[in-house]
Amino acid sequence: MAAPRCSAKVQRLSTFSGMKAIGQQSSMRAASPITSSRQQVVRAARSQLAIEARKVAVLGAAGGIGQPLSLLLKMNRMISQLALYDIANVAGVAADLSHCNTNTKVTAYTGPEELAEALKGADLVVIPAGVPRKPGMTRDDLFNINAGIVKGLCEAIAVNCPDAVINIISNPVNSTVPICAEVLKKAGAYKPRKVMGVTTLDVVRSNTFVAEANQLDTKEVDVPVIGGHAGETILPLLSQAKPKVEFTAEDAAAMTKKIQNAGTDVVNAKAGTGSATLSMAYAAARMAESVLLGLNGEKDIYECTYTESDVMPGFQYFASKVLLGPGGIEKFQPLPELSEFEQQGLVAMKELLTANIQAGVEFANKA
Ligand SMILES: NC(=O)c1ccc[n+]([C@@H]2O[C@H](COP(=O)([O-])OP(=O)(O)OC[C@H]3O[C@@H](n4cnc5c(N)ncnc54)[C@H](O)[C@@H]3O)[C@@H](O)[C@H]2O)c1
Ligand SMILES: O=C(O)C[C@H](O)C(=O)O
Repeated sequence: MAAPRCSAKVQRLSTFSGMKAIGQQSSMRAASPITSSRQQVVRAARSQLAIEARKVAVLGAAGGIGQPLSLLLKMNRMISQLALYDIANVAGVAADLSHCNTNTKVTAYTGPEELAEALKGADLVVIPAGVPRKPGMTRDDLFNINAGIVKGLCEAIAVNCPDAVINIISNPVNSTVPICAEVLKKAGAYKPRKVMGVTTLDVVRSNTFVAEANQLDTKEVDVPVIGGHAGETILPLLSQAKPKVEFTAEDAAAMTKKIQNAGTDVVNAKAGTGSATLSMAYAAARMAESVLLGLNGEKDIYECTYTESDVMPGFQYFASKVLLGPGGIEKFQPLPELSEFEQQGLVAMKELLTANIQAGVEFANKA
């Protein structure tokens, strides 16, 4: 007879516990040079029975990112309600997802008239709504459509869940995060430490590439990414990788280019059908988990995020490593000492990042 699937030993945890049964150890991880304190924290948090009930809203839930992201969030035991909102096709996604036997309740909302209900009571709002790139386009080419979408959604957030943490995925992130912040400011609802950009690069991509290039036996590498999320505004700090990895100057330049172009490589490989969806969903689910752990009071939860910041004088919005906690961002880590190559990268990004920020601020504030 098959073993009952719900026995304590086979009880499934959420996405980033490595899909292991409670208490099981990964011998690979135990032997790895990095003992990920984050993994330990996550596992500890999961094993507690008293997990605070949290509502998470996904805006753009029926899209290429929205669907796999919603599936990953449905597997997160910290989420009691998952509110899926889209302008189309969301009822089917919610019906499908609701058949997965986890305790997270899935609800569906379609069209502007149902947006308020989707948002009310949300602790975290994740926004992947908007159009993706096609080959030959820059992220800035999406501004004309996506700026208006993000603005409208954030106006509704200001009214219906002004205390929620907001994770913005919609491109161009360098401008959509300032748009969100400025819209909330205008509405008198801005919580500076709760508006965060989320990107594939910051959370997963750079780690994977650096691990592969150095043939590490783990992908749990920590490579902080600072600056922004387009072209040369993306600056991976290879000098800060943990575990430490050595790059020649030539290899560091090549790896930096590879990381900066990674989104474009996916867009080209998808040949007109969209941009990264699965790795982005994974990155956003991990970020959501980190945010919720922080809200629930877990210690030592760090992520890189693009947000309003004074970490780097001269840039009002900037990506860097932050400590998450009950108030959203609890603390900004000061920038570490950069290599000469990285210092040049900071200078090189100035013009583009400044223009992207300005475009977002102006768009949000025009009548
Ligand atoms: N931050 C990152 O690292 C990163 C990574 C990948 C993609 N993206 C961006 O994420 C966005 C979404 O990508 P995708 O592949 O999921 O696109 P998609 O076209 O597959 O899905 C977008 C979804 O948004 C919905 N939508 C459009 N307008 C809306 C509105 N006003 N309210 C609610 N929903 C609305 C659409 O109906 C659709 O279901 C794009 O802008 C893309 O560039 C960002
Ligand atoms: O490249 C894109 O357009 C999507 C996203 O920003 C990414 O980095 O994958």
